[in-house]
Amino acid sequence: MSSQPYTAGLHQSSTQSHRQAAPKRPLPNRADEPPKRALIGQNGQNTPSGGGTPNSTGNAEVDVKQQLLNYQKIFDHASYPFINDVSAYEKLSKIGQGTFGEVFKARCKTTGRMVALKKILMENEKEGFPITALREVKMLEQLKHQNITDLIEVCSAKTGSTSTSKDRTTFYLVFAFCEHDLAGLLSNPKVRMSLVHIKTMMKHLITGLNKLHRSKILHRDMKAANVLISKEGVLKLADFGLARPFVQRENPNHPRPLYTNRVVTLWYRPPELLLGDRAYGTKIDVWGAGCIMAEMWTRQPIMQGDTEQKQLTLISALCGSINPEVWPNCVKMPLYSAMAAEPNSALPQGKGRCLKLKIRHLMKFDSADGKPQSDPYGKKTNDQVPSDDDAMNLLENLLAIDPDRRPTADEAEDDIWFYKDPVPRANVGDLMDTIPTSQFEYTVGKGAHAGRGRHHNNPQRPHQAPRQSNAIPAGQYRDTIF
Ligand SMILES: Nc1ncnc2c1ncn2[C@@H]1O[C@H](COP(=O)(O)OP(=O)(O)OP(=O)(O)O)[C@@H](O)[C@H]1O
Repeated sequence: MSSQPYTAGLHQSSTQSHRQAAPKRPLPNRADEPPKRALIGQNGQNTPSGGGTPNSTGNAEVDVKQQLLNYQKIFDHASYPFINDVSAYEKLSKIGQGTFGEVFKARCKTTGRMVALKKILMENEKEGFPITALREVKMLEQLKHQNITDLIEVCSAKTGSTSTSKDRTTFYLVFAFCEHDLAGLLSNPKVRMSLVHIKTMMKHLITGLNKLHRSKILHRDMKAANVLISKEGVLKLADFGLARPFVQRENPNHPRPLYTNRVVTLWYRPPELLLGDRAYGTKIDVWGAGCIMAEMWTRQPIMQGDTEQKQLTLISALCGSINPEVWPNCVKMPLYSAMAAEPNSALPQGKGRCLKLKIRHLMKFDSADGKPQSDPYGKKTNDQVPSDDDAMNLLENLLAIDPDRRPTADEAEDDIWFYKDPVPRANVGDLMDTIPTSQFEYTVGKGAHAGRGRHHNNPQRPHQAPRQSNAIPAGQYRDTIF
């Protein structure tokens, strides 16, 4: 692979500035307003106590708690005239159990439109609307794009009083319903994809990612399970629960802001995160896009490690040894030196890059006719490596060990592969027509996304209780995402 930064394709770098809207002025901290936490995100403050400035009386902690309780009362009894009641939708079935709460398939009672209702888990109810959900809403509002999940509105519902619980407001995010998710589609042997399907879906994926990055947002949980496909065959990036805005440094000499490093589902996690980088950027999502691209052929995640060390070993086995020769800045990674020095290092040396060859081995074949299930080239036999050099070049670049050598989403969107025959289509509607039922119905119970890289080292969802099976073992590194 080239030692130069990525330059392939018909790239015309976008220098357009896509600034985020200026943050709104924080609302004054008045007693007749909902808790500051519920309004948070407007000033970037997020203290564990939910905001509020300690006074000089020495009872600061008590004051803050009392203030929060007062706010909570207002919050609970407030009416929300500008948001619909969830009763506007008829719940049809439960289709998912996200980390943040349940997801239902529902129908709008007036328009008949199908939607996904994602219930916001009010874990720390006293602290108001969860900051993470609020952040997700704010980002999705900015991200109106055909390749990004469409947030229609936020709805509320009052949960009834019982002897044990008070009247509470529950919130739902209402999304346009998508019939399928890519992980479910790929795991269904009946779904046979041609090269143009793969190329079209990759084009959509990268276009959505480019929109995200131009909007100065990192996704941080790229994986096939977070890629939805509408029944019209349009792919949508979904699950912004771990996403966050990032700051582009104007001056390269300024220190890069540090983010939490426990993001991205393990199987899709790039080497820089595994080596402890906290000053990462958009290229972490580009690595995820590369893993997803390979999966289009292999029909299963390509590197299924169960620990961070194992994941690094698998990356080395597929993409070659991790060292300063292929990635000069790897020595700056917080964990590199210690890991490289270990006797049975997770960074084995002397491994060549054999991505192309291994992808061939990982390709699934139908026992009946010996053709790959995805049948991307129509006439392949088990002995043939993918003959599409352009596809393989893009894949090689997306999965470059050195993040600086990975293309940006903007560059990848303009890659030469997308201009060669068969060119991507507007959608993969014809593929969707071959699938009789919704993928969610097909996988319901098993969970369309169950078990795909989430068993261990689940990315951290701050301020939320991870599901039992995904819990981060006590004592492991934790920090907070801002
Ligand atoms: N627009 C949609 N259309 C159909 N189903 C959806 C939609 N959005 C979400 N879902 C379903 O709900 C599940 C959970 O949603 P989402 O991934 O956004 O929540 P999460 O709490 O972040 O979940 P996870 O823990 O799986 O990452 C998805 O895996 C999917 O099955």
